[in-house]
Amino acid sequence: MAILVCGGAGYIGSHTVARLLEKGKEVIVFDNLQKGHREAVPENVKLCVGDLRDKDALDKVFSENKIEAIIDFAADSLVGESVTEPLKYYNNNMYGTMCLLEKMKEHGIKYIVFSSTAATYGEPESIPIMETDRTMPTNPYGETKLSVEKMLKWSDNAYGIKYTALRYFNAAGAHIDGHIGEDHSPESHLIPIILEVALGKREKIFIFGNDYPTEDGTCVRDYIHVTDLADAHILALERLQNGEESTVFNLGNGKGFSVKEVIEVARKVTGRTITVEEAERRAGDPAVLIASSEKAVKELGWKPEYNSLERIIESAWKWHVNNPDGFGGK
Ligand SMILES: NC(=O)c1ccc[n+]([C@@H]2O[C@H](COP(=O)([O-])OP(=O)(O)OC[C@H]3O[C@@H](n4cnc5c(N)ncnc54)[C@H](O)[C@@H]3O)[C@@H](O)[C@H]2O)c1
Ligand SMILES: O=c1ccn([C@@H]2O[C@H](COP(=O)(O)OP(=O)(O)O[C@H]3O[C@H](CO)[C@H](O)[C@H](O)[C@H]3O)[C@@H](O)[C@H]2O)c(=O)[nH]1
Repeated sequence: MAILVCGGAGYIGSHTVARLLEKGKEVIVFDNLQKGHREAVPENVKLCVGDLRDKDALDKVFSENKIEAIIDFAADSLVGESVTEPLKYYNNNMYGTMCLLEKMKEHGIKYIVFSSTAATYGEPESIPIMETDRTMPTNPYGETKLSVEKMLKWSDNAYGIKYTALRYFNAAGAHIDGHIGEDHSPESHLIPIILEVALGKREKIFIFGNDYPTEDGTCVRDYIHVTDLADAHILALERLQNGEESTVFNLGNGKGFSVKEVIEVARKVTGRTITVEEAERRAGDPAVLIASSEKAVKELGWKPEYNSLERIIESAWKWHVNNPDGFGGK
């Protein structure tokens, strides 16, 4: 029996595939390669190139393979783009997951671990953010992820499909051996952009906003290592397969770092000059997002291993130095 990893050629998906293989699990990847990389999928893993919205493609995967469970990373996930192209997000994130659930139901697949996001909360009511806090997304990306969480809830109610929605905060870092890492085009995330400046691939990093109500005026985020995220997926799946109920978990480190602090740590780790320019705020950025992951620690037995920002940036730096062109467009 295999675990089907949808979006397994992408950033967090490929790190989860690596972790599943390290634990001896059988894995199949389903990805349309719109953002993912063939090269990020190990040669000994079957890659089915297909789109979640293509029900025939899903039928084929489910009838040709014995699938015990799904881990679903496949989505569009650029907050800014979701504001200018909301229907693209409704189409891929909601309709795509709807097709997947429909086919899970038809093929009798009972378990799904789903990538949700801190963006489901919107502006937080209080810090750290708990799973029981208000969810009021401020962009279509967060809205579609929250809608999928509701779709999952009702699908469990009607069809007995058990789910765990994992609300990640800021995924960062790379596999500790440096063979896979983050390669998004265009890149929008803070740490890889800073490291591209350190590598000389970009002239400078723009700091979006210096007048937030934080200690140094820049936004504070909770950075969590991608391998720690990967481990949480495996624990979440095991928990469901042990008969526990569907639920939602936050995944973060519980510590916040400002944009300026992240740049400082990157300067220390890389030993390179990192030129900055202070710029306007980016629309829709909350000042502070920090997770309470107490529930995941308690109920999943999750223990983030790479919980210092230095280690997270060191791992990302190793990947960037070894692979300055990422997967080289593959
Ligand atoms: N990166 C973060 O900090 C972060 C934070 C919170 C939540 N998330 C969520 O985690 C998931 C993974 O994020 P990521 O950074 O690895 O993104 P990514 O873009 O690197 O990976 C997504 C993968 O899904 C594939 N895909 C997209 N739509 C598809 C479709 N319709 N059919 C088949 N494959 C499809 C892409 O080709 C890609 O390989 C996403 O759902 C994202 O919303 C990410
Ligand atoms: O060039 C840059 C890029 C980012 N930032 C700042 O750095 C912080 C982190 O930005 P990222 O784009 O790296 O991450 P976000 O916090 O915006 O987004 C993350 O969290 C979101 C939830 O809030 C979504 O889940 C999204 O997928 C995930 O990447 C933000 O304050 C942003 O304004 C800059 O100053 N300059």
